[in-house]
Amino acid sequence: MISVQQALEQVLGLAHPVASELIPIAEAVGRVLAEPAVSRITQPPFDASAMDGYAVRTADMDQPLTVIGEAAAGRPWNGQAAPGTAVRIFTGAAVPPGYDRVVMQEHVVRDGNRVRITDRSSGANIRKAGDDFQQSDRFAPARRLTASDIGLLAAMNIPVVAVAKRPRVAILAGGDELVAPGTQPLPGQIVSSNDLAIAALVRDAGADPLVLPIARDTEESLRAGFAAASGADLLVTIGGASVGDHDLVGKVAADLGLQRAFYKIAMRPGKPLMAGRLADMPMIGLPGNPVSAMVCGLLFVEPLIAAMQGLRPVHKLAKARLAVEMQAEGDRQHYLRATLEDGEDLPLIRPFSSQDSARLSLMAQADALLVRLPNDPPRRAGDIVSFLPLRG
Ligand SMILES: Nc1nc2c(c(=O)[nH]1)N[C@H]1C(S)=C(S)[C@@H](COP(=O)(O)OP(=O)(O)OC[C@H]3O[C@@H](n4cnc5c(N)ncnc54)[C@H](O)[C@@H]3O)O[C@H]1N2
Ligand code: MOO
Ligand SMILES: [Mg+2]
Repeated sequence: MISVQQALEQVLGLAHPVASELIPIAEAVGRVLAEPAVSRITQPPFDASAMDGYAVRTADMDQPLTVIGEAAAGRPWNGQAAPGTAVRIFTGAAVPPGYDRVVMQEHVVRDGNRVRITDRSSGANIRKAGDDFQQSDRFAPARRLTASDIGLLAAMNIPVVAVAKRPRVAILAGGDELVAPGTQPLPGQIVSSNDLAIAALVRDAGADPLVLPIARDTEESLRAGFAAASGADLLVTIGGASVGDHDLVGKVAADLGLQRAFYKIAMRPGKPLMAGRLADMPMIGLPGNPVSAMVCGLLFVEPLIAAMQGLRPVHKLAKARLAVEMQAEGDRQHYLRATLEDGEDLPLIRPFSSQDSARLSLMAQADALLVRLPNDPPRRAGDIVSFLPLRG
């Protein structure tokens, strides 16, 4: 069995980049720039006041000053600076040439059109032209665009950006026991949850899910499902990945020409994960246990979607202190569902006492996946461990 890290590298190796498209920045949050954005303007475009107060000359600060004009945001003052004068100014206004400081209004006493400075302690309070960014500056974050990024693109006067297209991800869940949510299950049946959970994960990752009808546990039904996925950028199957007589995903994929990258990894949950390429289309076969499917979705499907959009994703781990003691690990890397609490220096992490890979309610309650390496020795409460956060 290969390691989680080797499996991630192989999965990322399946990615080929999707095409790009032009979209308005109002729709671009969560998308990945396909080419650097180039600022059309300099920001601030002029020396701007950072305070409401008076524009003055530093040389004049010891004497009473005569207020000779007013500058507000969007309403510049076009007069001339002169010794012994000040200009009433507001935050965001252009500082008239000749003045080199803005004194905030709390630091002056005003009497008619005269002001006297009572406190010289604050700085110049001027934002220099170009302090933030310059025309032609390039912006190319190697991640999905955030709300701040959208603000920056707007400030750069870039209304439309080239982004990677949303990958189209076909999702094929299979199982004779499965019925759609909203259906009354008959004896022996259960409601299918994995397909919708993985569709939500896919959408969250910046791709468009195509949820195919649930396949039956027959080769014929699975083949029809695989055929319906053709044209997608990625196929994710769920279930039927193990070794039982009715676990047929691997066989059908092989018959259809899957170039398999791997099957089975040293991971818990998620051992029967498979990945490969069907003609040009990457395929990931997730195990059917609902928690296994989610954990493998987070660890492999999400990064693959990021890679298809041109990113180089990694599993971003954080540190916490164990709230409880733990036994030695087996030979698979273990991702334990856990909650986080405030701690003194680091957060405290508390794994659930049940780690059954069928218990979706615990997966939904978990704040984090506590990561333990294969053959990790016993751990004591207070030991520092790694975790993968589950929520932003
Ligand atoms: N002899 C062995 N048996 C199993 C092994 C093994 O190594 N040797 N591995 C176990 C592990 S680990 C996992 S994980 C599962 C993987 O099973 P499959 O991928 O074959 O999945 P299924 O058998 O189809 O289903 C497993 C379980 O999950 C439920 N399920 C499936 N699909 C859905 C869905 N869309 N929504 C909700 N629940 C779903 C299904 O009803 C089963 O209960 O294999 C172990 N066995
Ligand atoms: O890997 Mo299975 O995913 O342990 O339940
Ligand atoms: Mg099975």
